[in-house]
Amino acid sequence: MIKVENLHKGFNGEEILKGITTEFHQGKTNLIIGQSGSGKTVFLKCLLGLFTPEQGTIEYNGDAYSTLTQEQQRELRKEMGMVFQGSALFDSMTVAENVMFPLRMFTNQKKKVMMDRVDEVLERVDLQPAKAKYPAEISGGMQKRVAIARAIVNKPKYLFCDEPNSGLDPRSAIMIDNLIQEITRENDITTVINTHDMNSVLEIGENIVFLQKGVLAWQGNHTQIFKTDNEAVTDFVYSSDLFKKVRDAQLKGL
Ligand SMILES: Nc1ncnc2c1ncn2[C@@H]1O[C@H](COP(=O)(O)OP(=O)(O)OP(=O)(O)O)[C@@H](O)[C@H]1O
Repeated sequence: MIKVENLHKGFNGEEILKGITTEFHQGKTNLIIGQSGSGKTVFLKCLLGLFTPEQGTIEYNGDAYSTLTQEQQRELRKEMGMVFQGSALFDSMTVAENVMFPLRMFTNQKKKVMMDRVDEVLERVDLQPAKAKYPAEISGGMQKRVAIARAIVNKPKYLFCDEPNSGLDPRSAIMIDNLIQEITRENDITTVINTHDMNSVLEIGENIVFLQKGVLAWQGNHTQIFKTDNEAVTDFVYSSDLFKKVRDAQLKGL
């Protein structure tokens, strides 16, 4: 679980995150949504320890980041997996080499142990047959699955995903969502996903944090989001045709 208390972060005198207090649950897909520029990426980077907040605390399973020694912070970072927007694979490495990268960087395991673990996660994301291919030789959806395999190869307790669906067709996007949710549940990971995708909100929105201009304006799940009369949320979600259709169907009792 990640607990955030009164988080403030700004740049050059401009406050971007204005006192966010929230919790992200273990074994659940936690989503951060909001208009472009509302501070989602800045928030995610604070959670990753890439930005230092001016005020407030972030606790990871009870440990406040700011109270940890540098060594403990390094250890905590090893427990974090990240799926970057656009996958961010190394073009000159094969699928297997990409997935092995965090093990080579962060562990002293023997080659055979690392290869076995790579095989295990490639099996999990259904990519064994592509292990010797290069990123340019596989589809965008497969590249995302490589990125997920790489993010989980070191058995993280926390998984952060920045727009994991961007650039995918709707069918592949749903497959990626489902894969992230399954892996989150199987391994009891605290997963935080930054997304614009309303389909993801519907499918895997177990705990949704809605940011508006750096303020947490609403929090709930994918059922509650249809029932809220919070104007900021309704303005945002009903600009999506998908949400309008689901709401209309609900009103008609379909
Ligand atoms: N390193 C930085 N230095 C200065 N300002 C920054 C920095 N990073 C982000 N910002 C500012 O913080 C604000 C929020 O940006 P952020 O990228 O978090 O928005 P977002 O909600 O993720 O938007 P989008 O959905 O378009 O990705 C923007 O005004 C942005 O210019």
